[in-house]
Amino acid sequence: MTKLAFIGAGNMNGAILSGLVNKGFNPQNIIVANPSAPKREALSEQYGVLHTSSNIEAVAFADYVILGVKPHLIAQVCQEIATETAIENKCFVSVAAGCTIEQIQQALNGQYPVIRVMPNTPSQLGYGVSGLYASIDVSENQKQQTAEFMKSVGIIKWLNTEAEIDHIIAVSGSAPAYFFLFMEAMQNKAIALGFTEQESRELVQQTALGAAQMVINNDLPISQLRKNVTSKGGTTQAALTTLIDGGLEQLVTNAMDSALHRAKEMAENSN
Ligand SMILES: NC(=O)C1=CN([C@@H]2O[C@H](COP(=O)(O)OP(=O)(O)OC[C@H]3O[C@@H](n4cnc5c(N)ncnc54)[C@H](O)[C@@H]3O)[C@@H](O)[C@H]2O)C=CC1
Ligand SMILES: O=C(O)[C@@H]1CCC=N1
Repeated sequence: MTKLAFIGAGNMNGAILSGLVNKGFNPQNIIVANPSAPKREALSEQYGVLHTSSNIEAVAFADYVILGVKPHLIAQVCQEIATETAIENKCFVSVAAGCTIEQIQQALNGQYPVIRVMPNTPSQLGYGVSGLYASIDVSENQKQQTAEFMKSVGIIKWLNTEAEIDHIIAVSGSAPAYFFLFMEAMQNKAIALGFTEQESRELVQQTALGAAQMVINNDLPISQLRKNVTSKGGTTQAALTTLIDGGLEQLVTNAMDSALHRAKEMAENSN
């Protein structure tokens, strides 16, 4: 049975790990490594996975090593792994933004198989989106297996170039936060209108869920769904005019460009 080592027990690795276990992956074939205990212990208690403070122990256990530490720590972690344990036959899966395959292989000190995956946190619930790009050193079997892991927590898209990983960051990796910010702003206004915090949350979350479900269940363009809510001279038109005149569309484009730019900058700074 394939074994997985999650290096880092943070938000993203935690989301993938929990998504996998929720979908029936045997937790006894998963180990999570984190220097401090609370997060890995919580994952172990909740999902039944093994845990350790030692990256080396975790890597020795597994066929696939999911690198889920902050980007600036990836090189250090890879160097530690490569110098302290045998890593032949292991496949490395990095979820880090702004950290290239070349940089990871350099830190591992060899052309080991590396797959970059850019997931997002809704993976935890099986609603993730992941972009995948594999180095030429990755076998067909390793590609297939990694695709299977990520498919079990959401939809996947194989990318033709590594540069497209940055596009995925802008479109889906960072994007749950865009929607959360929009929902926070709506919740705050609902509170200002007199609803309780909980009422405001329920009103906003149900509306967001309903809107997303309408997009999913319709062949209509999203713009048509918007038009269907917008009565001429009505309340929605008044609200949308305020958003459009305020530059929302350009702002969204600029925000996605900023994510892209930052991903490139992070890769350059990692050299
Ligand atoms: N949070 C997100 O929505 C997404 C994050 N990512 C990527 O995932 C990676 C992790 O991000 P988050 O989970 O948000 O960060 P996080 O801070 O929640 O998790 C990182 C974890 O790594 C642990 N850690 C620190 N040093 C370590 C070491 N030497 N060995 C093992 N573990 C160590 C930390 O204690 C922490 O639990 C980043 O590279 C990020 O670019 C990618 C897509 C989405
Ligand atoms: O904010 C970040 O850098 C990471 C990558 C995508 C989502 N979180």
